[in-house]
Amino acid sequence: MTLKLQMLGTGSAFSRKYFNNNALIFDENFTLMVDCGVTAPTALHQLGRSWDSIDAVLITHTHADHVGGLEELAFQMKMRYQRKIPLYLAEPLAGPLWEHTLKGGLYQEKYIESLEDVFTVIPLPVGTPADLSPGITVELIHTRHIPGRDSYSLYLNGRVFYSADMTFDPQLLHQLVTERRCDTILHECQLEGEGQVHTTLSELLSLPEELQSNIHLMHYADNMEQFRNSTGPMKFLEQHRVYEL
Ligand SMILES: O=c1ccn([C@@H]2O[C@@H]3COP(=O)(O)O[C@H]3[C@H]2O)c(=O)[nH]1
Ligand SMILES: [Zn+2]
Ligand SMILES: [Zn+2]
Repeated sequence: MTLKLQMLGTGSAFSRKYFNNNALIFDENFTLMVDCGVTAPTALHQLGRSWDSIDAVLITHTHADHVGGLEELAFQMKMRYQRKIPLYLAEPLAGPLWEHTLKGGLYQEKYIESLEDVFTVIPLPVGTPADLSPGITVELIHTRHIPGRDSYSLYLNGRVFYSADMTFDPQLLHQLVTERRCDTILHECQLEGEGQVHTTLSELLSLPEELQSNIHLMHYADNMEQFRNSTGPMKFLEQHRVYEL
C-alpha cells in the first residue's frame, strides 16, 4: 500500500533552517506524527494544522529534536481538546520518557502523575509489525545510536524504512532490500565529519548504486545546499512536501 508522508522538518538536531526531523504519515482518516521535537509546534502551525488534527504520536528515541514538543502536545490535548491520543513507543522508552524528559514540566498532583494521564500509552513490539490504522503498519527495528540510549527505526507497511537517528548499518539496509522487499529508504544523514552517532554521507555513498537509488536523505545540516550535487543517486527529502511512497 502507498504511504503518504509529509515531513514537518528535515533538519539535524541543531539545524536553524529546516526544523527537527519529524514526520506526518497519513491514512484516509488518520494522521500519525512520527517524533515530536522542539520545533514541531511551530512546524505544525506553519502547515496550518492544529494539534487536534493529530490522531496519534510515535516516538523513536528521547532526544529533544524528537520528543521536545511532547510537553506542549500533552498540555494542549489535556486542557484544550480533552483528548488522550495514543502514544506509540518501544516499551523501554516509556520510563525514561516520563522520568527524565516529561515529568518535570507535566507533573501536577492528582491530575498528571504519569504518562498515562496524558496519553494512551501503547507499547509496540520490536521486530513484529503492528497495524496502527487500516493503511499504516509499523515494525520497530532496534538500531544503534548512542551507547545506553535505546533508539528504534521504523519499517512501514513492509516496504519503507524510516531510520531513527542511527549509526551506519549496511547489513540491515542490504537485508531489508534483498530479503524484505524494501523499496524506499528514508535515512538520516550527517553531511560532514565522522559519524560517531549518525550515518555519514560518505558511508551511504559506499553502498551499491542500486541501493542508493532507493534512498532519500533527511536529518541534515543547514549547509545541505552545498551537497546537492554530491549525493550520487540519493535525493534530499524536503520539508512540507507531500510524498506518496
Ligand atoms: O555522543 C554524542 C551525543 C550527542 N551528540 C549531538 O547531540 C545531538 C542530539 O540529537 P541528535 O541525536 O539528533 O544528534 C546529536 C549530535 O548532534 C553528539 O554529537 N555526540
Ligand atoms: Zn535527531
Ligand atoms: Zn538522537
